[in-house]
Amino acid sequence: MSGNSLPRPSRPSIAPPTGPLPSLPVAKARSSNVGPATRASLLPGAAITSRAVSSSALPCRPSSKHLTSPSVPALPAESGSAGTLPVGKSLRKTVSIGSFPQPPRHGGRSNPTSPLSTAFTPGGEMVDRRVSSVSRGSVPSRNSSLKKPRTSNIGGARGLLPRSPLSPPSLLNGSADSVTVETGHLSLPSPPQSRNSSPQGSYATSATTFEDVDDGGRADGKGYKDGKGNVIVSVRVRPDAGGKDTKSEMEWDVNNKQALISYKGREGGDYIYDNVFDPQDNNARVYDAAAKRLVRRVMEGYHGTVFAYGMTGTGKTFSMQGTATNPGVIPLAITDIFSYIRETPQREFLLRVSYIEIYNEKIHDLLAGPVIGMNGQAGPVEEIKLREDSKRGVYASPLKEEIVQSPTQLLRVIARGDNSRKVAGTQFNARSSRSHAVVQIVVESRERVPGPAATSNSDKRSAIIPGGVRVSTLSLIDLAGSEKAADNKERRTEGSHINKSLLTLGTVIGRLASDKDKADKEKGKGDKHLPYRDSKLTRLLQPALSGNSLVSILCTIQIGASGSVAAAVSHTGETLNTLKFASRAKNNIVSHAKKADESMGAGGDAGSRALLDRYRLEIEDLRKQLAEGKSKETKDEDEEELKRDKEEEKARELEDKQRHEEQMLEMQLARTALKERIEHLNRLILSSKSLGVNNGRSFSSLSFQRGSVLSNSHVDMRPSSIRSSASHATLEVPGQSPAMPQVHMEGSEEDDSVGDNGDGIASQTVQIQALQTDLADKNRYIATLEKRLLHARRSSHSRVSMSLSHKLVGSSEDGGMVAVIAEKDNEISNLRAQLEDKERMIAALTSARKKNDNAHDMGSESPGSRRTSGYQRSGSDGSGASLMAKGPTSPSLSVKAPYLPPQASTTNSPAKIEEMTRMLDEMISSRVESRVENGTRRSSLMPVSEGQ
Ligand SMILES: Nc1ncnc2c1ncn2[C@@H]1O[C@H](COP(=O)(O)OP(=O)(O)OP(=O)(O)O)[C@@H](O)[C@H]1O
Repeated sequence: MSGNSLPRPSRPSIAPPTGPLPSLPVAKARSSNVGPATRASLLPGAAITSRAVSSSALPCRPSSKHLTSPSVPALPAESGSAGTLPVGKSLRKTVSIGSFPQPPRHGGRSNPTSPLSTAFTPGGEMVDRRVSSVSRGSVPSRNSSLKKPRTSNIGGARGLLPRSPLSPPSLLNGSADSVTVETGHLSLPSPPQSRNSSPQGSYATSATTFEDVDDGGRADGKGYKDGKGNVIVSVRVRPDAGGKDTKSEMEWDVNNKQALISYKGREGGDYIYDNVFDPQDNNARVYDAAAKRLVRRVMEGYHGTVFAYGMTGTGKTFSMQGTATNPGVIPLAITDIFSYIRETPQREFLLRVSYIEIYNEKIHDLLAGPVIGMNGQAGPVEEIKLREDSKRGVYASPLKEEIVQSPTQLLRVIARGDNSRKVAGTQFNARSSRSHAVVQIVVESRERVPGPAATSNSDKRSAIIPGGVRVSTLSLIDLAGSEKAADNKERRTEGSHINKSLLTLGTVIGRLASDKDKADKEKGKGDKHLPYRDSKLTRLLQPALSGNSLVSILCTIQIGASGSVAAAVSHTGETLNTLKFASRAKNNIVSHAKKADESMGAGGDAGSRALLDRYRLEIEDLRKQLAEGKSKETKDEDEEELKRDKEEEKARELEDKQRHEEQMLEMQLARTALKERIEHLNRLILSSKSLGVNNGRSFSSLSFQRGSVLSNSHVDMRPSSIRSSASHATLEVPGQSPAMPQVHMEGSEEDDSVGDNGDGIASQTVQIQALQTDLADKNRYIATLEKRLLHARRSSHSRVSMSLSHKLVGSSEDGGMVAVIAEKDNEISNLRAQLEDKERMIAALTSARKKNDNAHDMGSESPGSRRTSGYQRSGSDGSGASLMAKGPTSPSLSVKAPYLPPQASTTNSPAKIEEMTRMLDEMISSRVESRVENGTRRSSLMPVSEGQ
């Protein structure tokens, strides 16, 4: 039969789930007796589309029994279910997470009917698997045709070791640390809880049942040594592709009960392994026997590697991935992983997954996706290299790892990787894997020990005291199949790479036998003899092959080959090769896998740290930052508030101070003004009294006598008239300071001012001094007033200008302020004017005194002068006399001259009197003029003075 006529079950693409999440293998046949159709229907549906079912070439796969063409492969496991599917439709159902294996029920109760024990047929019919298994039991045993195992040397003594009923302690068969329940017969249905990975449930079915095999395996005395039990080698026989091949059937015996395969042809012999699966065994059965225990051990902290090896088209991918109705090792392992997590509340887990392929000796990251360059085109992909370090062993880098939290998520990630895997049609397989694919699931776990704070319900997570993190790895590898040279060049290239790497793998495994010889190791001939580095595959498998990992090898073969004899012969040769490989693996690989240490992640570099630890540290760090941030925020807020308060208080204080100062200033000003006023009035009163100023006689007499300008000027009279209402004294000398008149006033009260000697000179001096003092006072007062006014103006101006921008100009308050300022201005001008008056008065008085002194000097020589003096003293009031005596040069005196007694007046020369009168006139007129000028302004203050 030509290659073209070979049956080519087409491989549908395994599209990533787009719609509902892929269903997971929640149910598993309790027994391998479950009919293919029934078993296929155990899964409610999955996104992983069956290659066969959705094959476009075989839209509806008929049952093998109904095959009309021998060229169409009969796949009993699939035919039943597939046959019921409508054309072009794939089976897809969604299953919720609740349908995943539930924790086991304890208490010795019989296992209830769980979701696992029921399943749906493609038609939606529910099937009780336990019933199915019973019915399966009625299926005629396929072993009926099997012959008794023979002892043979084929494959080497070790390769033919029959199993011992006393299987060695093994982590994978459960005998090392758990009770093994003897199932007695392979065809017995698994207990209902076999899908359950709980400690109680798992030992019942997951272990390979070494016990039912005789102990012939130990005949050579080498059998399963320590650690050998950690390696499981199984052989799976795929269903015949071309229907019945009687010749092949005659040559081969497959005894799954005894895990024995016998070949009766040339190079014939018996091959015994840990498990042998016949064509009727489904994937669940394969998983249970070959991988379940290993997966559980991985969850407990061991490294585990499962890989499928075999000729192309023999069912490696079918076994590893499975179909929607017959999920393979990978989806079943995922189910078990999450079941284990659910059943182990005392630990917390973190799972990350990577998916690579080795294609033509290059490693590709199947999860990385295409790299888009700057121009939008696919950019160069960074080459992935294999690295090695003491902690992690051999690993690929850089690699995309995805953290997964649910089985569906994990399945989706893997489906995505499957989609990117290189697949092509070959002579033997329509969808042949052209690469070795490695799914790696890293399991990190940590004990959850409730801490002291665990009692509070608030933050249970943070109340957990973290223990050390344990990291283990589960590698699930679907190798490319060995193949004959293809016609197509590309396939040939691929094939040569595949074959070369598989050959290296075979070589390494073959040499492991010598490697395990301790003596060799001591001689330093250990690892260096093993050509791990000859291929990427062996390099990647190095940790597993060198004993650090639990290993399960599933070898797939195809016994019958319909078609040409050449094809059948070719198959047989390849099958024998595979069987030999399996035997060597079983005998040579020694695993001393140990549970990974729980390491605290504090040490080491960040990269090598377990992700759980890195996350824990990050969480702690973030928590700290959060707490710090919070306290800092609160502190900042407090500080800011305090600062604000302080600033506000300061501003308030400043404002208060300013207001207080202003008030004080105003009060001071008012007080000073009042004082001044009082002083002024006091002085006025005193002066009037002491100088005997009398009621304007001098003024009027002066006016009458001198024909003063005052009498001719109404203007001049104005201020006088105003002031006259207040005081006579001021009327007498308009515009003059109240202190002025006393100088020239004659009258009865002059005693006070005539001086100690009563001669009038002292009085004048005193007056001058008083005036000077007064002047100094006034100056000081003016300076003070000016200063304060300036200050008040400034502060009020700023306030006024501020308020002016908001308030209407001319508001009552502002008006009041302006009025006050104007008033103050007036007062200052008034005071200035008074000052000037006084200065002039002083000048006049000084000159008058001088003249008086002169006159006195002259008069003292004549007796008249004494008389005058005496007269003055004896006068009725005395004041006038004293004044006269003080000096006729004084303007005041000259004013009063006409009223002096005749004797006295005669004592002064008319010229002098004349002169004095003239001086006085001048002064008065200038005074009056200045008064007239300032009259208006000063008058504003008059009412106040008058009022007072
Ligand atoms: N045990 C089985 N029961 C039913 N069908 C099977 C079985 N094993 C393999 N097949 C079918 O045989 C065909 C080839 O199988 P598969 O692709 O798994 O082979 P393979 O070993 O992976 O080949 P390759 O190395 O070329 O990738 C598929 O259509 C698959 O459905």
